[in-house]
Formats: sequence, structure tokens, C-alpha cells
Amino acid sequence: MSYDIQTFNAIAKEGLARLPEDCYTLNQTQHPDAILLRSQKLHDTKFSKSIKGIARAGAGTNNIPVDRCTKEGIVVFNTPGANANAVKELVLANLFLAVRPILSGANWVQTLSGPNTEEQAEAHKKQFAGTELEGKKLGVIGLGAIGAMVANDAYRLGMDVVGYDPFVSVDTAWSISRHVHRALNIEEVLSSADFITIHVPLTEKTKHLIGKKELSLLQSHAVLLNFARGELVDAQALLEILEQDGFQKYVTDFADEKLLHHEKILVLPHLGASTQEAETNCAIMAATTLANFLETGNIRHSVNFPTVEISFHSPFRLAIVHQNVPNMLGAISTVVAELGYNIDNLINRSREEIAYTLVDLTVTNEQAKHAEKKIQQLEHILSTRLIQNLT
Ligand SMILES: NC(=O)c1ccc[n+]([C@@H]2O[C@H](COP(=O)([O-])OP(=O)(O)OC[C@H]3O[C@@H](n4cnc5c(N)ncnc54)[C@H](O)[C@@H]3O)[C@@H](O)[C@H]2O)c1
Ligand SMILES: O=C(O)CC[C@@H](O)C(=O)O
Repeated sequence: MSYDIQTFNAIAKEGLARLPEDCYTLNQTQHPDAILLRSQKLHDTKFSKSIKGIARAGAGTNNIPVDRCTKEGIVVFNTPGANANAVKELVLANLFLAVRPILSGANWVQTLSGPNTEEQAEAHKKQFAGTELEGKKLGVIGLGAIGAMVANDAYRLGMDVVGYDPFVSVDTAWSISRHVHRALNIEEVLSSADFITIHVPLTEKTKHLIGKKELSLLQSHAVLLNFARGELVDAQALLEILEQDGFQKYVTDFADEKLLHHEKILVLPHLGASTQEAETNCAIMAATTLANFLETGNIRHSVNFPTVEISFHSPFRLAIVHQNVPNMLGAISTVVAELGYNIDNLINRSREEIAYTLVDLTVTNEQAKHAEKKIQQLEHILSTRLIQNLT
């Protein structure tokens, strides 16, 4: 069995190596089995019926029409935590840059010349004096993989850290230092912190999470950092409030023409995950997850489907995507029973409106195909896939 994967963006070679040539081709057909990508926007892409899964080598899936994928039975995956350390380090670097005029000092010293360069530097260095992070207050909005790491490391740097995340997962909550104070509302974070860093996903609900009202709460010396997504902050409101000296500085990882050439705004070209390590981790996790899904039907790290994992020992497995309505399991197993086949193993899981069932069978190829055809004819079935066990 061979699968064709359509790729977008630069996917690290260590990840592509998880898709060996004897089982996989890359970008060879108009009807690929799956898509592997980074930031490529897919909202205007019509998906071929052949596409079963889309894997995002990264955390944010706002470049993928996830709701449409769910309706079309396409499983969307991401790589939770795989680039969190890279983003954390860039956030910390920008906290340091915010308190110490390192770049302007380094640029200025290049303008000096002559034998008394050192004396000139010593005489004028006071214009580049800064302040320290220790003892200052950092507000972290979103305590997921990245936010939790930033909060913990900022605490280790001697900062007073307050975090806000009404949906924090139990796993992440365990990883957060007990010294990180938990805010009950976003206003508390915005109005009390010297530095605020945002680490929430961009969704319809979080677009402009930081709007005029929220920006008005910032202290005049506050620095706002956004390494999550540009649209989380209302850029127009931000420009107006910066103009009124409402706060001191905005650091963003997302290029927006409106924000360029502004003395109080530092714009980076989406560098958060741009380290060798993060690119490798994300590509490996995305490719491995996708290969596991294609070869076994098992699902993990999906943002729209339930986690479904059972070991695969039978010669054939039917992977069935269906609407989450009553009695689907009964209907599927009745089809198999009426054909006179035994089910070796079966698992069914649901997530909101979608459900996914794996049925393992010890039958011939023809019999397995027949069962698949019969199941396809049932009401509420979105897609079926017959997987042969090649191990
Ligand atoms: N700059 C980059 O290159 C880069 C790299 C990685 C991730 N990101 C962005 O950062 C985001 C976060 O990444 P992550 O790996 O930490 O994801 P994550 O899923 O581990 O964490 C996100 C956290 O945000 C919380 N959250 C959701 N809505 C919230 C709200 N309204 N208020 C407060 N908290 C809320 C969630 O409960 C979760 O704990 C990603 O979705 C992505 O958009 C950017
Ligand atoms: O692929 C990248 O460079 C950025 C990925 C990042 O935005 C993410 O959401 O993980």
C-alpha cells in the first residue's frame, strides 16, 4: 500500500524521513491521501475526497478550516508542545530586550571610530542604561504548553508571575510552579502587570481578545508581547492607545503593515518556532502521527477528532467516520454479523458531532471490501477506509 502526501512549506527532513519511500510519495498526484504543512492557509482550498488527514507541523491550526474538515470527515492533527521551548526562549529574549536597550547600544557603538573608541563608549554608555526583570510583574494570558514554560522560567528569573487561563488542562496545571499566582479574570492581569505575554490559540472566540477596553487597562509603562497570533490583538485600537501613551511598547511576531515603522512597536517575521530543534520536533511529530493514522487508523493529537488507539493485529481494519448519533455501533456490528464475520476488536469514540469507529476483522480481502461497501450504505456515514495490516 502506498500513500501520497501533499506538502506545503519547508518541512524538516527528519520529519519527511518518517515517510519512507517504499510506503510514501510526496506531491505525486492530484488526489493525495493527506496534507502535511506549516503556516500555509487552506481556507480557500477545496479538498479532494481522497484526503483523510491534515497534519500541522506546529501548534496553531487557524490556517486550516477545521470545522469544514470535520464535516468532510477529515482528521486534523497538530503537534502539541513540540515548538514550545523555541517560543518560550524568544519571549524571554524579548523581555530582556524590553528592559535593556541592547540593540540601540550595539548599533551606536558601531558609529564610533578612532583610538579613543573605548573612552567614547564609556563616556556615553549611560544613555543605554536599562532596568531589570527581577521583581517586575509578568502577566501570562493562556497557560498551555508555551504559557506554562514562560511563567515558570520568568518566576526563576525572579519575576512576580500572574497567569490567566480559564480552560487550563489538568496536565499543564500540574506543570506550573505553585509560585505562579492564578488570576480569576483577564482584567486583573492587564491592569497589574508590567509585562503581559499572550499565549492563546486564535479562534472565532479569541479574535480581538485584547481590544480597546483591555488595552485601556494597561499601565503606561507596560509592555505587551504577542507571540501567539496577530489577530488576537485589535491593531487599530492598539495604534490609537499607543498614540495616547496608554502603554509603552508592543512586541509582535506577526507582520502587519499597519504596525510597521512605529517607534513603540517591534515586529518580528513569525520567528517563534524558527529554531532547528523546533522545526525538527514538529516535523517528526506531525509525520509520525500522520503515518500512524494512515497505516493503522489510530488517532492522536487531533484537534477535531477523538483520540482513538488500539493495537492492530487482525489482517484488516475498517476505519469509519460517522455522525455522532445513537445506534451507529449497533448498525455497524449488525452489518458485519449479517455477513457472518466475527469482529476481532472494536472501538468507538466521539467528539462533539463526530464519531469514529475501528472494526478489526479476520477475513479475506474480498470479504473486507464487501463489509466496507455495506457499511458505506448506512445512514450517517461520512467516510470509510479499509486498512490492510502490512506488519
Ligand atoms: N510565534 C510562533 O511561531 C508560534 C509558535 C507556536 C505557537 N504559536 C501560537 O501560540 C498558541 C499557543 O500555543 P501553545 O502551544 O501554548 O498551545 P496550547 O494549546 O498548549 O495552549 C493554549 C492555552 O490557551 C488557553 N486559552 C484558550 N482560550 C483562552 C482564553 N480566552 N483566555 C485565556 N487562555 C485561553 C487554553 O486553555 C490553553 O491552555 C498557538 O495556538 C499558536 O497560535 C505561535
Ligand atoms: O511553522 C512555523 O514557523 C510557525 C508555527 C507556529 O505558528 C505554530 O502555531 O506552531
